Parts: sequence; C-alpha cells; structure tokens
Amino acid sequence: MGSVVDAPSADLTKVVNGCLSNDKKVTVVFVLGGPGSGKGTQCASIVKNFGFTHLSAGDLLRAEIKSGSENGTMIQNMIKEGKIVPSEVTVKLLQRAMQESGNTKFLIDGFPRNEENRDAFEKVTGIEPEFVLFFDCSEEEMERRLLSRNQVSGDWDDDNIETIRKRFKVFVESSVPVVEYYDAKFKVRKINAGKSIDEVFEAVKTIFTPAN
Ligand SMILES: Nc1ncnc2c1ncn2[C@@H]1O[C@H](COP(=O)(O)OP(=O)(O)OP(=O)(O)O)[C@@H](O)[C@H]1O
Ligand SMILES: Nc1ccn([C@@H]2O[C@H](COP(=O)(O)O)[C@@H](O)[C@H]2O)c(=O)n1
Repeated sequence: MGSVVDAPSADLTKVVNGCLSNDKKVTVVFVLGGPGSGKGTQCASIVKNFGFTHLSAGDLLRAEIKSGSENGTMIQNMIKEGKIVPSEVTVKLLQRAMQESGNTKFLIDGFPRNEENRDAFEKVTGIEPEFVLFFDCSEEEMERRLLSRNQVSGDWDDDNIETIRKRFKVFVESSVPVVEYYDAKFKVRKINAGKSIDEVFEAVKTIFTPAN
C-alpha cells in the first residue's frame, strides 16, 4: 500500500493547511486512552455540552467494513488481531468525515494510535491538535468494562479476552509513545478515568470550559 504522505490522492486535499476547503479553520482535540477507558462515553457528553463533532476512528473503520469496501476484509482482520490499520485508510476516512460534518470542531477519538497515524494526519491535513484528552485507567478496570460491554453489545468483535490483551499490548507499545510526544509539547490533559462516568465528566468539563 502506497504512502499517503508521499502521494496524496485528489480526495485527500480537502482538509489541508489546518483548514477545510472553504477556508474555515479547524479545531481538533485528539481523545486517547486504553481500550475501554471510556473515550466514547465521554465524547458523547462533550458533544452535547460543547458543540463538537465526535469522530471515532474505530467506528469509521467498522462502518467501512460494513459498507463492503475493498479494504473491508483487511480492516476486519486487523481489528480481530488488535492491530493498527494503515494510516492511509484511516486518515482518508477521517478527512472525509470531517468534510461531510459541516462542523469545524472535532473530537477525534482513538486516533492517532501510533507515530505513523500522527505523522500522516499532520502531514496530510496540516492540523496540529488543540490538545490531547488522555483517559488514564488501569488495565484491570478497562478489561472489566470491555467484557461487560461484550455482554450487552454485538458491535465489537474484538471485546474477547484474547483480542483485549493484544489491544492492551498495542496500546502500551504504540499509543503511549504518541501521548508522550504530545506531553513533551505540553498538550496532554490527563483525566483519572477510573472513577464513575459522572465524576469523569466533571473533570472533563473543567478542561472544555473557558476560564473567566
Ligand atoms: N467511568 C466509567 N465507569 C464504568 N463504566 C464505564 C465508564 N466509562 C465507560 N464505561 C463503560 O465501559 C465500556 C467501554 O466504554 P467506552 O466504549 O466509552 O470506551 P472506549 O474507550 O471508547 O473503548 P474503545 O477503545 O473500545 O473504543 C462501555 O460499556 C461503557 O458504558
Ligand atoms: N486509529 C485507529 C483506531 C482503531 N483502529 C482499529 O480499530 C480497533 C478498534 O478501535 P477502538 O477505538 O474502537 O477501540 C483497534 O483495536 C484497531 O484494530 C486502528 O487500526 N487505528
């Protein structure tokens, strides 16, 4: 698969230089944290309270599988193994979703998952995140949450103990370095995600509420 960075195709030029094609400046918050740390749950509340559009990279990839796309089988296999899909695919899906949303404020959840994701997104879109919201949670708690999500929803093929452990490993090896990269730039806002949903949202609100 070719590199997006070397040769962006025509439809990858829609969000460039930090702007949409209508020249509106784009604000991006990356939402990171281990699998099951509560990213999606908190993003839903941020959307209701602060007017962002929530784009989950995992949801976009699952929708791509369902759409019957030519990449569907490859994406499905990667997700089953807890591996990270090539950035070319994910960045393109994010760019399209941003363009189609009509909004200029985005919570990008579960992305960038590795240095390749980060580098490709920044090079292709020219967007630097406003900040990175990082949900910090123990593996024991995340595992408990994912296993109980598995009992109530059939949407996640990867919420089985074997894949969950692989996802934790990928998170530590590939995603934590991305958090460290942004931490060195003072862009990380870390939240204790081991508390109740409401308590976590109280902490999230202070980050999104402008100081008087
Ligand atoms: N603070 C919390 N306390 C207890 N359960 C929670 C909390 N936050 C989320 N959950 C539950 O844990 C499960 C995983 O939450 P969620 O889907 O928001 O995590 P995620 O980080 O988006 O996961 P993934 O990385 O797989 O996308 C859900 O069933 C959700 O209802
Ligand atoms: N940037 C990303 C995000 C996700 N994936 C793949 O999707 C799986 C599920 O993601 P969730 O955010 O819903 O947990 C993940 O384990 C990866 O296989 C990806 O490749 N790149």
